[in-house]
Amino acid sequence: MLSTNQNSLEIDAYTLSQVFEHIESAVIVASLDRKIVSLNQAARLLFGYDNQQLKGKSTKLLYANEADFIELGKKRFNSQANYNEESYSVDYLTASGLQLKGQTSSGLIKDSLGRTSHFVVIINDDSARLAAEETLNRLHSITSSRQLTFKQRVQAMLDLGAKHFGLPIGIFSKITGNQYVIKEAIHPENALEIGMTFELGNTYCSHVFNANDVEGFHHASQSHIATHPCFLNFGLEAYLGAPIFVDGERYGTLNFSSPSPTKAFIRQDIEIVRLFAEWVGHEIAREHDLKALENAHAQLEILANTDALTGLANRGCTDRFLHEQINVAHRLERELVVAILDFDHFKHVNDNYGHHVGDESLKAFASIIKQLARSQDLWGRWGGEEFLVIFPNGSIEGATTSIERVMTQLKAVKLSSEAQDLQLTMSAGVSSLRSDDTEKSLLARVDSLLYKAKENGRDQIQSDD
Ligand SMILES: Nc1nc2c(ncn2[C@@H]2O[C@H](COP(=O)(O)OP(=O)(O)OP(=O)(O)O)[C@@H](O)[C@H]2O)c(=O)[nH]1
Repeated sequence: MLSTNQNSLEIDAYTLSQVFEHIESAVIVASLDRKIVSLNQAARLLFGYDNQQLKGKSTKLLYANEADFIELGKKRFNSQANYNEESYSVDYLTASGLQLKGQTSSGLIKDSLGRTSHFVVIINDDSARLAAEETLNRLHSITSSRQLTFKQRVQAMLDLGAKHFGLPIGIFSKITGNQYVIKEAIHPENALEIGMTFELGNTYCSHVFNANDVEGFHHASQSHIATHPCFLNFGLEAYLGAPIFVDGERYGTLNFSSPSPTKAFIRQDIEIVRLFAEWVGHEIAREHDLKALENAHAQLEILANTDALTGLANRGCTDRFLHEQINVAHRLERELVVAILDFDHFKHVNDNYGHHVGDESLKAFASIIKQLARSQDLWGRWGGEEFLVIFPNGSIEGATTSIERVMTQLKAVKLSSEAQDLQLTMSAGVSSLRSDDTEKSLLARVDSLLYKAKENGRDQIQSDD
């Protein structure tokens, strides 16, 4: 029971402070004229003062903004105040000049006669929660940004973590066997480079890897790891790291460190670094999936455009290219030359030597094309033993030279033993696009030139020049 006797007020204040001493929240007891009577242990820790430094001083000292002190005086710290209100957030100032946000509840202490003797204020430091909230918001905007590449997102995340934990060195590492390789890093003096490799045992990350979980040291030289090679070699006092898993497999670590000791890590720090590492793991898995998908797409595209037997462009692909090039040539008034090449007496090849020799001949032709064709020209399989060639910006003369070269090489091809005596020849029709040509009229002209070459005895090129 509290006495209202002025003489015993000091003793009562002492008793009060004893009551609150071991409460987890910071508790400050003040007199009715808002002078500090006592601070419990948590309040002393939070504000960095001891009881003697503050005893009898105005509570104004603890506010970051004098206006808050005045406002709260009107609203709460007077005899008419309504104390049914919920807790409120106040910016406080510590002995070292740091500001902190405190979730605050306040009330009156009354004596046995119902007379108010003191104010009591209970403060919970909200800074860590608010900082964590802000970091998580920023992490969300980094990870969901479509403008940033994976590399840029990791960099932004390392910056964010370094700021949040107060540890200026941030590393995303890959660990293979006993090798620790830097994949991305931030360092105040840019002392770390991508690709730098360390022995895993010489890094604090070996602890993360052994534990398969987050590990942190806030003051290495004062702890059981004071003789750790990472401290001896690099002088890192503080470290917080989490393992990165990709599709359930251990991949590496995400870690932050500093040559200066830091305050002990709290549960939120552990959870945040774990979340960062989880995100990196997901992103790596996604990158892997995307790469695999891109490769599959590229493979599919090749398959969709390639003739299986010869490996040359197939009919669909050749057709599309022809269509495009006719449009370009008409629009830009450019030259376009088109040819059709056809094996001579191919039925005879098949009938006399077998279908497999026919196939071998088609492949031999394709391999000559792959060696001789210019990259801008397209040689595609148009039908069975018929090939369409498109020479963008070409001339009849140039096209004829190219075709002659192929025909000459084809004649020299030595087929398998049963067809050793066989000499392969082709006939070709070549024409250039005219201003009034459609795809159909151009192809019809080329076809009739090919027919003419066949009629004239084969093994020759007919052009309309
Ligand atoms: N081995 C093989 N033969 C094919 C393939 N595609 C088409 N042919 C054959 O090519 C032959 C074409 O015969 P034709 O159109 O009569 O022409 P040709 O015998 O070459 O006579 P000309 O063109 O007049 O010189 C047919 O026997 C087809 O079966 C193929 O992929 N492989």
